[in-house]
Amino acid sequence: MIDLGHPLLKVLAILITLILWRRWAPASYWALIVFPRKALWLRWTWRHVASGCGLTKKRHRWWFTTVPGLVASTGVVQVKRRFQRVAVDTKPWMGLPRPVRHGFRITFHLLDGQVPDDYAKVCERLAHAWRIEAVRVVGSRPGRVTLQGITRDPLAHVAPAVPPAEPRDGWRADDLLRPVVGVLETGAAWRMDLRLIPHWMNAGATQSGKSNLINALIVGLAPQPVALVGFDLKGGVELSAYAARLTTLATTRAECLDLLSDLIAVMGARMLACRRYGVRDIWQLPDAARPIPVVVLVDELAELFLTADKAEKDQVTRTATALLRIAQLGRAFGIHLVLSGQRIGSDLGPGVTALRAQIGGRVCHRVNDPETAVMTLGDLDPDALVAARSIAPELPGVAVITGSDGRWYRARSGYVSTTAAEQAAGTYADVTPSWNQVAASGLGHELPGADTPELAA
Ligand SMILES: Nc1ncnc2c1ncn2[C@@H]1O[C@H](COP(=O)(O)OP(=O)(O)OP(=O)(O)O)[C@@H](O)[C@H]1O
Repeated sequence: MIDLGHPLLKVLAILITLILWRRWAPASYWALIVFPRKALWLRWTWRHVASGCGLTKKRHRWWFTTVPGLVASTGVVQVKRRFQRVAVDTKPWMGLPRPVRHGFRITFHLLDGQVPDDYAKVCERLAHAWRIEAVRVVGSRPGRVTLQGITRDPLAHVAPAVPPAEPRDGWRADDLLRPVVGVLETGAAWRMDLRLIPHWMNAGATQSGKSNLINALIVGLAPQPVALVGFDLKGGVELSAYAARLTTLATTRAECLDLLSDLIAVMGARMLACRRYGVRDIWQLPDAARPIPVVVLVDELAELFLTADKAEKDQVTRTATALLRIAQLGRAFGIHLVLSGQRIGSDLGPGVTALRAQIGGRVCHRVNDPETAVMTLGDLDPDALVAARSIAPELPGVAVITGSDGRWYRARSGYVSTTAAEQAAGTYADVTPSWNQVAASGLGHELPGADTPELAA
C-alpha cells in the first residue's frame, strides 16, 4: 500500500505541479515563482553590476566607521580616523522591478552627468550580468530611464497578423498611415509610423522576410484612404497579386521613370496648393482640401540602379534624382517611400548613398553582406549592426528597426501570407483611388485663388 503522506511523494507532486504550471501557464509561473527571486537578486547585486558596467560615479561622502580598515574595502582610500570624508562608488537608484511578459522592467534615477544613452550603451553588459537574453532602454524622462530585461526571445513565436474581417472596420483616424505590422522585442506593437518617419528602407537577404513585411503593410494600409503605388522590378511577380488595391503598378524601368515623373508633378501641384493656403504641409490643410496620401512600394531597389550600358546610365541618373526629390520633399506633400531590396550598398552608385541619407526609417532583416547592414543601420548604433548580423535564418521576419523614439529595436513582422494580403487587397478594392483622383485630390476645393491660371493648369 502506497503511503500518500510520504514526504518524497509530496515533493514529487510539488515538482510535477511546478513543471506543468511552467509549461501551461508560463506567464503566471514567471510572475509568481521565478520573478520574485530574480527581483531580490537584481536588487542585491545591483552595486556590483552597476560598478562592473561603468554606471557608478565617485562621490565624496562622510563615512563613519568603528573599524577603519573596513572603509578601505571600498578600494578608494585608506583611512586612519573613524570619521572621514571618502570617495565612494555611488550606484544609480534602482526602482522596484516589475514583471512583464517575457521579463521585467526597472526604472533608474540617473546620476548627475548621466544620460539614457549611457544605459543603452551597456545593455549587452547588463544582459550578461543579469543572465538574461537582452536588455533594452524602453523609456526615459528627465532624470529617469526605464530598462526592460528580456528573459526569453519574444520574437520566437509571433501571432500571424489578422486582416480585418469587415470592410471599414480596419482603421481609426489615429491609425492613418500608422499600420501595425508586427511586434517589438519589448512586446509592444510595431507600428510603421509613416506620419512620423515618412520614408522607410526594407533590406534583407533572400528569404529574410521582406515580402512578408510588404504584405503586412498592404493589409494594414488597404482599408485606409491612401493610394498605394507599386514599383515591382521583378517583372510584377511580387506586387501584381495586390493590383486590386494598387492605384498603379510599374514593372519596367521605363514605366518606373514615367511614374516617378508623374509623382513629382503631383508633388509640385500639392506644393502650390499648400502655398496658396499659406501652410507648410498637407496635414495643416482643412480636411476637405487635403490630398490623398500616396505610399510608394518599391520592390528590388537595386534593379532601379543597375546599369548595363551608357543609355541606361542616363535613365538611372534620372531615376535616382527623381527618387531623391521625393525623399527630400515627399513628407510635407503626403508622398511616402518604402524601398525594399537585397542589396542597398554604395556600389550601386552615389545615388543610393544620397537616398539613404534622406530615409529615416530602417528595417534590416537578416543580410548576407555586412555592407548592406552598415548601409541600412550604420548611422544608428554599432550595437544595432551586431544585432542585425546575428539574426538567425530560422527566424524569417525578424529585423532590426528604427523605433518612433529614434532608438533601434529588434522586431518581427506578423506572418501574412500572400493569399491573406491578396484577400485584403480584394476586400478594399473599392477604396482604391484612381490616378486622376490622386492627382486632382485636394486641389480646387474652395482654394483661395483657385481660378488663377497656374492652378487651373
Ligand atoms: N514574420 C514571419 N513569420 C513567419 N514566417 C515568415 C515571416 N516572414 C517571412 N516568413 C516566411 O519566410 C519565408 C521568406 O519570406 P519572404 O518571401 O517574405 O522573404 P523575402 O526576403 O521577400 O525573400 P525573397 O527576396 O526571396 O523574395 C516565407 O516562406 C515566409 O512565409
